[in-house]
This record gives sequence, C-alpha cells and structure tokens, in this order.
Amino acid sequence: MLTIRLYVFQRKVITVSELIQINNLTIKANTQTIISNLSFDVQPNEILTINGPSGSGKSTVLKYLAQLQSPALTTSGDYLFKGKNAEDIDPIELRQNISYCFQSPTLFGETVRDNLRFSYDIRNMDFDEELAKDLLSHVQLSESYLDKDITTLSGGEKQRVALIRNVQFRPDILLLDEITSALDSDTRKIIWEWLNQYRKENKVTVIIVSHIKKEQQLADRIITLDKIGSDESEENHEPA
Ligand SMILES: Nc1ncnc2c1ncn2[C@@H]1O[C@H](COP(=O)(O)OP(=O)(O)OP(=O)(O)O)[C@@H](O)[C@H]1O
Repeated sequence: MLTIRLYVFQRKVITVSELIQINNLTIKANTQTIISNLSFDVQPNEILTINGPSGSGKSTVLKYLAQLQSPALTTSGDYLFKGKNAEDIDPIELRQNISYCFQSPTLFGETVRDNLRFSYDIRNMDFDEELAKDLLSHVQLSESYLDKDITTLSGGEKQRVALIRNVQFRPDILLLDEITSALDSDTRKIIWEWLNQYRKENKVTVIIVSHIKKEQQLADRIITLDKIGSDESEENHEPA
C-alpha cells in the first residue's frame, strides 16, 4: 500500500507596518555634520512634515529618502523601506516608489508633453493623454500646456508640471520639497485641496518640507530638525 505523507510547511508571514524606518542616520559633508543620529519612521498614508531652521538638513533628509543625495556626502545608519534595506533595492525601483519633487525642478525635452510622456516611455507604455490633461487641470493649467515649450514656463508653472510628472504613476511616497514656493496663495490652496484628495484616494504617503505654516499644519506628525552648531539668534524666515 502506498502511503502519501503530506508535509505542510507553515509560511512565516512578516508584516511590516512602517513604510520607512530610519535608525541613527548621520550625514556628513567632509568634516561638517549635517544630520546627526536621526531616527524616525514613516507610516502608510500619513502626512509627515519635516520642519527646522534654514540649513538644518530638511532637503538633505528628503533626498536621502529618495537616495538622491550628492555623492559628496557620506552617510551612516540604517534605512529600511518596507522592511528591506534600501541599499539592496534597485535605485530606479526605489525612485518609482519614493518620488522626490524639487523646489526648482529640472524639466527635460522640449515640451510639457515630453516631460509627462517620459515615464510612459521607460515603462514601454502608451502615453495617457487624457490623464495628463486631467492632471494639468488639477494644477490649474489648461490642456494647451501639453505642447508648451518648457523654456517659456514660469517658475510656478514648472513646479506644477514637475508635480504632476511625479504623481502620474502613483508612488507610495511623495516627497514634496517647497513645491509651492513660486505660487500665489489662491493657486497654492487649490493645489493642496487636490493633493489632499489625491493622496487619500490613492493611499499615497506624503512628506512635506515647507516654510509655509498652512502647509506644515496639514501634517499628522511633525519631525523637527535642529541646526547642528547653529547660532541660536539666527532668524527663521516664515511667510505668513
Ligand atoms: N552636497 C553637499 N555638499 C556640502 N554641503 C552640503 C551638501 N548638501 C547639503 N549641504 C549642506 O547641508 C546643510 C543642510 O542643507 P539643506 O539644504 O538640507 O538644508 P534645509 O534645512 O533644507 O535648508 P533650507 O530651509 O534653507 O532649504 C547646509 O549647510 C548645506 O550647505
């Protein structure tokens, strides 16, 4: 008689509640310490704000999270993304999941369309023109902007094109570094209302660096950086 033995291996299920865990992060430029022993986590779907005086390292931390820091900087500490060591993740994959929006973005190609289409091209996908027009309307730009020459765009228009370039493939985490600094307060308000809606609907975690109080107040949690070796009397410029 044939006996069949069934071996059932129980799979160990590892649940990672934090999207990001940073432990004892230190960032240095030669002898200058920019960030010293910083530890924090990022939870799914939250809005986190990184505050601190000018030069305290806010942008440096955001760039580090997207692994876009300058090669001139040395870093130490642990960086886990979804429980995996960030250094072991393909940098392109990491940046598709963690998307960094610059205050002064670099646009490429000739037109706005070139900038939006690029992400489709690298994925071998057809450009979704309807989605692009919809996103343009959410950032208060008409669909005619698709064929605008990028050299004719204002700073605020460039910021908005870069923003929708970053959101169109729904990253897990959106890092927003002073992204409305060149916008008037009405446009800024409209864009934030949309962004807030967008992030809730798409379950996108947002990390904000901003000098604008109203944007800082959107946060569920705030991380405040101290300026290392800063002069206590230094002025912190904050527009109302
Ligand atoms: N590649 C680099 N090489 C040398 N120093 C750097 C480099 N990148 C950043 N720093 C230094 O690190 C410090 C923090 O810069 P960072 O731009 O992160 O500050 P911040 O808090 O974002 O400032 P701000 O609010 O003015 O934008 C600054 O003193 C800056 O000169």
